[in-house]
Amino acid sequence: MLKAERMWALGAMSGTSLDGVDAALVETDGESIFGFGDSRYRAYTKDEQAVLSAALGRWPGDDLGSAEAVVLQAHIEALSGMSAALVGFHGQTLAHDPGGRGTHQLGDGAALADALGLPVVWDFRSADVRLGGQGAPLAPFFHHACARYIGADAPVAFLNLGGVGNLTWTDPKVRRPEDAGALIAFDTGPANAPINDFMMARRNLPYDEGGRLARSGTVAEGALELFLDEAYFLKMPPKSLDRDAFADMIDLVGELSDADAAATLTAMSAAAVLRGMEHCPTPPARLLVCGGGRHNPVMMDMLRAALDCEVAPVENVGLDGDMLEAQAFGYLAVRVARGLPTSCAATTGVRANVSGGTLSQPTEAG
Ligand SMILES: Nc1ncnc2c1ncn2[C@@H]1O[C@H](COP(=O)(O)OP(=O)(O)OP(=O)(O)O)[C@@H](O)[C@H]1O
Ligand SMILES: CC(=O)N[C@H]1[C@@H]2OC[C@@H](O2)[C@@H](O)[C@@H]1O[C@H](C)C(=O)O
Repeated sequence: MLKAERMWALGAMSGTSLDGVDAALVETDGESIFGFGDSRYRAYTKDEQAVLSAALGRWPGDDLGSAEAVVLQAHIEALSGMSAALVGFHGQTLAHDPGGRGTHQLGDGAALADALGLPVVWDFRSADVRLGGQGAPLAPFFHHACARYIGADAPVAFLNLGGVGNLTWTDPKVRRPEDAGALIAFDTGPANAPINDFMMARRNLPYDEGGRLARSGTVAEGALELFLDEAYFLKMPPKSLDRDAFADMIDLVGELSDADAAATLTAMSAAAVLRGMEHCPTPPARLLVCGGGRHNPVMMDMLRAALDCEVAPVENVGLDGDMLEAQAFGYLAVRVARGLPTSCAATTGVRANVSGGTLSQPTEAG
């Protein structure tokens, strides 16, 4: 087990939107954050995206085509030459069904350790699911450290607007993330994934750049209400989602014009967050937003219009909203190497605190 000393850890995240690999350095002892270093982004090519997309929904043992090789090669290219003591490798989520078949993050950490000549922590989510947890979200322990790093002295909330949205409420005055009252976290609902899928289907575009199409449309209130009737929004946290859990919400906007449909899907994602905010134990001073959705001014405006607290991109407090998840897995890797928990009942519903992840050392032959 690693001693409590500060080191540079390199985290790598390949998110649900399948756009590429984010890699970022964080200096940490697994408890405090001391600073952030270089970051890189390695985009997937169109062909690679097609391979990964075809593998979505598949489980270990299924035919994955060349998806595993694509994930490994992209990570080798993203991480090579970045200097670190330890790597945190999330992999690519292909399927997530914590109450059923489990959770599947594609990527061979042992092969990555050999290729990089560095120790790699990987398979962060399975142990949590085996102990009855959701296996997600896992960034909350890092969000708690971020709240302390930015010097917050009152509860704050972090919102990640990726393919799926996830919300963390955290009280930085509670010293350890696993202690009572430190955290509440869960997936809010769909965020960008349905908007992207819709844009691809109707306009052959990957996303609604700047929310421009949504801005020109009108929200269909009836469709929005039907969406909010989904049982997921009544469930108490912890709770988590598969990327495609809400894939058929596109049917709710099927009869609308492109602009009205984009406006309505954007409003649905924002409304899911607003429902989620009702679970905060106390109103947070600020909602700090990371992930690609913070670049969508229509979604941000919808949140600002409905919330009493300040809604700001994490850049306003000196963090990097494109790299927060990659940094999170670097931070979590150090916790795993030190045997510290990475999730608890308040973040995933797990029965006992879990240090989730496998540590692979590079072999000499690698
Ligand atoms: N300028 C922009 N305007 C509108 N939307 C944007 C913009 N930039 C990014 N996005 C949205 O953000 C998405 C990417 O977000 P992000 O990289 O946070 O997702 P991810 O990390 O793959 O997802 P997850 O956190 O669910 O794993 C894009 O697919 C797009 O929908
Ligand atoms: C199973 C899985 O990969 N979930 C992702 C996904 O993307 C956002 C949301 O759904 C969150 O639950 C999680 O990622 C972040 C990094 C997390 O674990 O905190």
